[in-house]
Amino acid sequence: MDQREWKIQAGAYGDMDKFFAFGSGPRLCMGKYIGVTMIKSAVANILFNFHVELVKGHHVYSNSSLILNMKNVVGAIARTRNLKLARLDNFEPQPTCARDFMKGLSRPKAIDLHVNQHHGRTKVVTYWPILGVLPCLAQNAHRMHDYCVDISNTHGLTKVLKGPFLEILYTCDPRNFEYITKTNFPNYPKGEEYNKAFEMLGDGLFNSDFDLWHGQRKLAGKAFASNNFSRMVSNLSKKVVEDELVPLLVKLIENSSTVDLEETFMNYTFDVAFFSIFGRNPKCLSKQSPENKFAKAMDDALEAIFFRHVAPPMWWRLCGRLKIGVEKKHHNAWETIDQSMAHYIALKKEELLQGAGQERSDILSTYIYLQNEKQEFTSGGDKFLRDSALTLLFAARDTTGASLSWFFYSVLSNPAVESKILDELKKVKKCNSENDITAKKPWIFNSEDVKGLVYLHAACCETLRLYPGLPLNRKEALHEDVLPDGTMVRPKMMIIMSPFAMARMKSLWGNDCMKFKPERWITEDGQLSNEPMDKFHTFGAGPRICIGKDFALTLLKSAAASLLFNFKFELVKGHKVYPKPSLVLQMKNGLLVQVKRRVF
Ligand code: HEM
Repeated sequence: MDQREWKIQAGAYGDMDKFFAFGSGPRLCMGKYIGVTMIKSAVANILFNFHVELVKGHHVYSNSSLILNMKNVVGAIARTRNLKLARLDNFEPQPTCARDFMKGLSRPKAIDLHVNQHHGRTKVVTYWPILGVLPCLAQNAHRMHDYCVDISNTHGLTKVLKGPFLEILYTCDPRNFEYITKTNFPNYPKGEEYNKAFEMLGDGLFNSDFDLWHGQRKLAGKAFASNNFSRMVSNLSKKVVEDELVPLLVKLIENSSTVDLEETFMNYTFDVAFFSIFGRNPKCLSKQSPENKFAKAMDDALEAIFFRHVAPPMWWRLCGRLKIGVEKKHHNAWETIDQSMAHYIALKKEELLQGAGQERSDILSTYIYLQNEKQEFTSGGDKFLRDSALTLLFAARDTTGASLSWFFYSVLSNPAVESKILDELKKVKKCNSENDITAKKPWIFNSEDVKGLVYLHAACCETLRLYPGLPLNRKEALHEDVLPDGTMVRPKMMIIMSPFAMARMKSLWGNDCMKFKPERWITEDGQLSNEPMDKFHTFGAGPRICIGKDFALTLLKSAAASLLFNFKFELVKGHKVYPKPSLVLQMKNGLLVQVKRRVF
């Protein structure tokens, strides 16, 4: 703004001679142009993007201060919280946001204003004296994943959160995700704190970094790449569905009872994962065994590990030393898991000595073979075997079980999707008449049956997009760096990326991002589309991309097809489904459904 323009502007207030807001004479405020420009830009951007209403009953008067602050506000964030912000209907936000401008950011950012649908309330980051962001994190720990969405909606796609001895860089900017997981991968290991929180997994693939990770990844690649292994996964998923899952539901129909599908699916994925790793079926599913101490210990351990991610390290270490709270659970869980692992490893070695299981299709046998061959990174005796096997069990069971539960929740809430899946399944089994369908029940779908099913595959991908099994991806910065969105990264900074929040970004997935819409994965000529894959972050990306994603999809599709075809599920009315505060996106109260035999 030049002098002339300034005079014209000032004229709006009346005669300049009577206007002393900036002082006058030789000490006239030097920043008046800047001040007015900042005010104008902020006002213009806010008024254009938001509808702002004063909160009724909130009294605004001046503070007794040298600066004319308002009495009932504390800092900038609280000031915005005293206003009611609402989106104008059918109005797309402009790319330049007032907040960014005021921060002096040169790069405009599009802020996604999708309002959280789970709880309908928006909380933002607030800072407390000394404690910084900690109280805010503690207050929102029970709704961590929704909170990530709120942060993105309120503060932009990237935000640095500070507390005592704590600096977290939270981001759901896809450019940053790509950069951290691929472009500058060596600068972003999981980090020391992560490794300590997951100490139970020892030096296993999930929890290792640098050369050790590289070696472990190669070994796991060998175990997963063998034909024997993929054949075994296909056979096992079919066997467990046919012999345990379907008969269990048939029994439930007879008793016309309500079932928690999430618990059932956790048992299903435990059985298949355990079977593929140790070569024996624990049959948790058919027993619906409340006595599955191993699985219970895994649940307790995961709860404690979540606590370790949200509590300050000093605090959880102290609890660990005193063996109190969830740390006590962790301690007890570890004893159970360690003893069970030792037992199963000893059994497997004995079996191999006696010549059984020579074809080495299960993962533990492959690892024992690689160890006997003295391959690199296999030293450490039984500890190496324990860390490797336990890592896979942890990585496979809960993520896949939870995803299967969200699949059923999404499909049952969208009857049109359910009938399209059924139409596709009918074609596989060549069912033309109703007699065909009712005569031969139960129908079992194996991995070959479901391989070419485009719509079922799309529905699985859509579930995994909206409900990523691992909703947070954590890394730690090694060296100073600058992310593609201009954010400075300091060494040792904790980086949290949220695929859960990314799935809820209109700028990435369109205005209907919250809609469960398998069609977004299908091209106009009915083929699977590659395009959404580029922005799909559920399995991670780059060199550390999930090694079990095909395994997971086989498990999901075999169970989903056989169950949907044979049974009709109804969500129990009034049963609220929402995520549990956990590292894995499980459901807080399970998934209660009523099961009937399907009649077409
Ligand atoms: C729907 C189910 C699953 C989801 C959503 C999922 C997701 C993920 C994600 C996000 C990562 C981390 C990537 C990163 O650090 O950047 C990961 C890593 C991993 N996943 Fe999965 N996963 C699933 C199923 C499985 C299964 C069935 C297995 C094993 C059989 C498995 C084994 C692993 C392993 C070993 C890693 C560590 C890879 C590494 O650090 O190099 N996952 N998974």
